[in-house]
Amino acid sequence: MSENCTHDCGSCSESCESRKQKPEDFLEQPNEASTIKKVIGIVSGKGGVGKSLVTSMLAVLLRRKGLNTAILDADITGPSIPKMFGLTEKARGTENAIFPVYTKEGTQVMSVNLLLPDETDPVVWRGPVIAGTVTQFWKDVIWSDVDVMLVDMPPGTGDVPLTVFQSIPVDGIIVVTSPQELVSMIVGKAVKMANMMNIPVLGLVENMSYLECPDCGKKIAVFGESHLNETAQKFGLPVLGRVPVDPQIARAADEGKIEELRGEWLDAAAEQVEGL
Ligand SMILES: Nc1ncnc2c1ncn2[C@@H]1O[C@H](COP(=O)(O)OP(=O)(O)OP(=O)(O)O)[C@@H](O)[C@H]1O
Repeated sequence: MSENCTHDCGSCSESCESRKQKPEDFLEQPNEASTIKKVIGIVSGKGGVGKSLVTSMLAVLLRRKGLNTAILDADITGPSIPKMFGLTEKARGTENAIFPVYTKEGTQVMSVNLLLPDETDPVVWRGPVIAGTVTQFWKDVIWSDVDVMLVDMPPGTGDVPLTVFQSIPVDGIIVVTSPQELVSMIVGKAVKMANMMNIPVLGLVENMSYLECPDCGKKIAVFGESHLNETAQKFGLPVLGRVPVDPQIARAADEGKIEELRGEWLDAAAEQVEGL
């Protein structure tokens, strides 16, 4: 340890014993009034692949299985979970705690959009403030009797998702991709990040996988042929679902009626999470 150690490793480059911390050393405790049995992170290589949609649809399926579900919307700069569930009321709180908002079917949700006076207000915060907000959602929100919490992670594998992974004890992650992506590279990055944190990758979900012709049922690869199977094989991971491009899905998400949507696309993902 340096003679002038201030115990702030962020401002020091010494390679000393106290720097050699394990990922679990950074974990934050949830609120003492919370009970959370399992935490699953939903990640993507970049924004715009429909990670929030997959998170919402998976929560709905798990809820239908009778589990107490929650969504922590950690995508602070692009929070779309409240809109998909049609949540308009603001989260309430006391001096010491914040309460999640319940969806119609009983999933608990916390998102920055449930706290902002106007949901169109942009969040122009720097990385550490964003990461701090996510940690607060974990520490200051009272989550009641949750069987499975899904964390809609900030996109990418940068500073913010890394801090979130370090602060919240994630039991497994699901990687969402789309056929336009350089899927192998993106999955590779997510797998490496998960390995660094000792978190298992449960599998892959492809969104906007195909379009089904309403007349003949033929599946059209609108965004090109998928490389999901090769990638899954390369990393030894299961494919947990393929979600088509479907106007019904877009309508349900955009009108806040995601809980009314029926489909079997993510059943394998729900089973995997339930069995964890
Ligand atoms: N498979 C799909 N079929 C139809 N519309 C879709 C599909 N996936 C996403 N969309 C549309 O895209 C919108 C945005 O989805 P979502 O919020 O999940 O993605 P995003 O925020 O762009 O990406 P991410 O959450 O990965 O950063 C949805 O409200 C919906 O209208």
